[in-house]
Amino acid sequence: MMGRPPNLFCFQSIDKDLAPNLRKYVLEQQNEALKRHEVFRVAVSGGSLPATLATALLAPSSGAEDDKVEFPKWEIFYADERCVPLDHDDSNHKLVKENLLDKIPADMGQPKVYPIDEAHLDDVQEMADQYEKTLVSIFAARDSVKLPLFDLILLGCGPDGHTCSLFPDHPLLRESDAWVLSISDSPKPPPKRITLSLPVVVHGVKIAFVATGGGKASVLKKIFETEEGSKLPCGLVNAGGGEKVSWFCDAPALEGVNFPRRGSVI
Ligand SMILES: O=C(O)[C@H](O)[C@@H](O)[C@H](O)[C@H](O)COP(=O)(O)O
Repeated sequence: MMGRPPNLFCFQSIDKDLAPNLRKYVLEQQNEALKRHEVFRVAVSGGSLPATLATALLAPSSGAEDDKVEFPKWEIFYADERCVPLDHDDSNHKLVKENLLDKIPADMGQPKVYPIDEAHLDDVQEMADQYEKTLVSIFAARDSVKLPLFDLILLGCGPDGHTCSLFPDHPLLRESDAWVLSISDSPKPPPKRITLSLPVVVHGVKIAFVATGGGKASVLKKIFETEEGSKLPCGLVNAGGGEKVSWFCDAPALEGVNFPRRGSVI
């Protein structure tokens, strides 16, 4: 692994300590981003992440200045999305909407959200191109940038070591030019999806994984302890992102994993 290794956090329970630590971490990134450019640009995945994120962000504030979720200054993008209508049960946007957006109290205001354009549902490559155009119009508005710089990218880890819709051994892992890629043969259903490319993910200012439950233990052992695991998509993010990467895991997910843990964020 090049540079400093990723930060691995192990918590006993999602509600009692993982979510409060995730909140602290996300708000640190929010506050830094707002100092830099008055907006907080976050990319989120699907799976179990939106529910854990909602537990973290919808908890009552301590009242401290640095513990305020400034939703109106957030811009939310999708790290990956399934090519289905936005109200379909497979949609990551629907998941984020139901778990988080719909539950934000009115007085906190809403983030600006960038879902996929349903007009391109029958052409997955066009869907990816259009999502990339949206990113170009936002991130390259003033300067021409080679890659979009998300302030934070929030990811999950599949039991096979996939992240976003970047799957092990898939040719998309070698894609180095496009920001947004299309996939029509995703091993995890549904098959048609779009995803940020690996270079965009590792370019993020900060990158965080949330991986919980005993079903993750064997892949996490592989990712953190073996050469083979370092080539899985999650391992490639660790290698490319180094110390910018943090893993928020619970004890069952890290059962038997020998890798130095960091103390809590709080
Ligand atoms: O849309 C998707 O399928 C996801 O973005 C995917 O990359 C997910 O994050 C992982 O499969 C982990 O999912 P769990 O958190 O549910 O294990």
